[in-house]
Amino acid sequence: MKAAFASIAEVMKSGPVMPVIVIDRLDDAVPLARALVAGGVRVLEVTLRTPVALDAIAAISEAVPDAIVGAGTILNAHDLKTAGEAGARFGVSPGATTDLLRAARSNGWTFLPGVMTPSEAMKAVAEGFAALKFFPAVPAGGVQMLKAIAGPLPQLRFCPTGGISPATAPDFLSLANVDCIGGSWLAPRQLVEAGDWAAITALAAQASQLGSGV
Ligand SMILES: O=C[C@H](O)COP(=O)(O)O
Ligand SMILES: CC(=O)C(=O)O
Repeated sequence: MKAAFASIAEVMKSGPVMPVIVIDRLDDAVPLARALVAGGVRVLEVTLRTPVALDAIAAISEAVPDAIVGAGTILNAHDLKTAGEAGARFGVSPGATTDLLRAARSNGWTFLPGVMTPSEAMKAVAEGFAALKFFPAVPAGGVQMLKAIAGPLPQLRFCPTGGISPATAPDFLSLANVDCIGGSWLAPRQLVEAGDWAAITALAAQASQLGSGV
């Protein structure tokens, strides 16, 4: 197992957009990762939603040393274990159970748990997690919800994900409690299927400039 990435704060500050990646064909994993890294996006969330996801994480870890590859769609302690064995350096979940939070903590994971409500956020804080994914961000209230949460819970840091586009990304990135956002638009299935790595590099390059005022 590779060492976990230093901290979730460091993962979240590595770039404005964390791509949420679904890999259907193992052969796409390495060229896709290289295309994203070439565009300046180093932190990659490979979701455990397809049969090849773990092998994809292993292949990227091995062949693309500049990528910081993590596993998304972690649902339980078993997912954490297999993702770690594949080489994932951090984990992301769409929601959180107490068992999952405790497993992540007791195994020293660099982990970004998903929450959608203040109560879920308070439970995550009680288990030692103050950096959280806000998922699904737009259906759950988007920018207005994040602003409202900042009142009573100003210590929380968020990576909103779900329903964000390049057009709405700056609104999220300008919030004081947001360190990065997540999105699948950097690795659209259609471009991956077509092997259009240049187009993916261009999307990554645009995304890596978001929030910089360029
Ligand atoms: O499952 C969805 C991912 O979290 C990303 O959402 P998105 O496709 O709206 O960017
Ligand atoms: C929602 C998300 O990013 C995940 O599946 O972990």
